[in-house]
Amino acid sequence: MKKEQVVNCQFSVWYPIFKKHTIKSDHDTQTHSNSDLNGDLNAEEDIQWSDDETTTTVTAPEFPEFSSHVLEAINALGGSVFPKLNWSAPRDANWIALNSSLQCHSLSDIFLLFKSSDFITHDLTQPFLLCSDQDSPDPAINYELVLRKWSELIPGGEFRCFVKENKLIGNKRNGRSRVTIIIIIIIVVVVVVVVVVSALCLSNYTIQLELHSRRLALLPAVSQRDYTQYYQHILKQEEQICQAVEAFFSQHIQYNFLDEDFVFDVYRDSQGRVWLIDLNPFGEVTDSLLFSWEELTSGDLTQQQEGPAFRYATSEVTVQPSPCLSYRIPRDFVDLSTGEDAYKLIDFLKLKKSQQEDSEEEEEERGGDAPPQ
Ligand SMILES: Nc1ncnc2c1ncn2[C@@H]1O[C@H](COP(=O)(O)OP(=O)(O)OP(=O)(O)O)[C@@H](O)[C@H]1O
Ligand SMILES: [Mg+2]
Repeated sequence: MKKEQVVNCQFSVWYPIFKKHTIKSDHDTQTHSNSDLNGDLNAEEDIQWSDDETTTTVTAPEFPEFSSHVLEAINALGGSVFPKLNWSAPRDANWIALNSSLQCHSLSDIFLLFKSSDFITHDLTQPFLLCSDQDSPDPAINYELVLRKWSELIPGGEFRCFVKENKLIGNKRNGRSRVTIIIIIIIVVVVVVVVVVSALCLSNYTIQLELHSRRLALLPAVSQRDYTQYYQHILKQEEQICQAVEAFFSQHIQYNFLDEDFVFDVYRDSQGRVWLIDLNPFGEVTDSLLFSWEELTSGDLTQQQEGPAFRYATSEVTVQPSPCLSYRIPRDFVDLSTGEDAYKLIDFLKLKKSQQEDSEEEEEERGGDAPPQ
């Protein structure tokens, strides 16, 4: 994944291209660039140090123009919105909101979510994390507040689709799309001509045909988005879902985006209509859900002739806790429980040991002072 691919997945880049097929939104790019934000954070002149060394008076910054612009946008979008930054929504912070949801009615609702979200911090501080071209300079980013009309989306209707070289990865159903049919016809015509021309070319043709058929035998990589739950309707409507998603892809998305490798999220509503929800970079910063990035990039899926490349939970047994739950407790607890940070674990054990030694000492002292029985 290159930095440019990340840049192309910003909301303000893809939204104008796919406006007709996604939820109505407003995005304000008049906000600060990364360097402005850092400048603001370092602006010590805003802090008025009082004589008393222990108290500091900080004047809260005000943005009257920005606030009224946001309020206007919220009203224009029907009074309640779903907020995002250039790439991420504060999904990890919904528990802090009064309504435990990302549904916002005012600027302070948005500020609360943004300030509490690690995902938003990621957008601000590490947008190019895991990019392969780390040596190249970071492209300039204009931060934007995105407000999307609030829509009651049923999580079971959401799917994530992985596109490599402008194909749904390993999309065997792609063989049915118009473009692929044309390609097949062209290949067949070329092959016939080659066969007729010479035996030498015939051997080349065999090699060519093998390559083509491999590419056409790709299987689709589409995953249920809310993979922690089992939805019976997905099992029942597997075929319709696949057809609807693939038709949407070939009619509206394929070849229309700036990159040929990307991940897009869709929502299939109760009438069977498919809507675009988001575009994400094709790389590890994007959650691969029921696939692994190794599978998605290794070509294993493309070689496979059988097997479900449309993946979804098939029974209650696979139900898991929501991955966002871990953001509700302090980071240290999570690191300790998963054992991911060995140093934290060592510090924790040392702390425990010293606490134990302290209490043993106290007990000894108390024992010494105790009146003889
Ligand atoms: N306009 C909306 N109204 C209500 N809920 C929404 C709206 N847009 C998205 N959602 C919900 O929020 C979830 C996250 O939205 P979105 O994909 O835009 O966030 P994201 O930060 O890009 O997520 P990811 O990190 O997985 O790419 C969606 O799966 C959907 O359930
Ligand atoms: Mg996204």
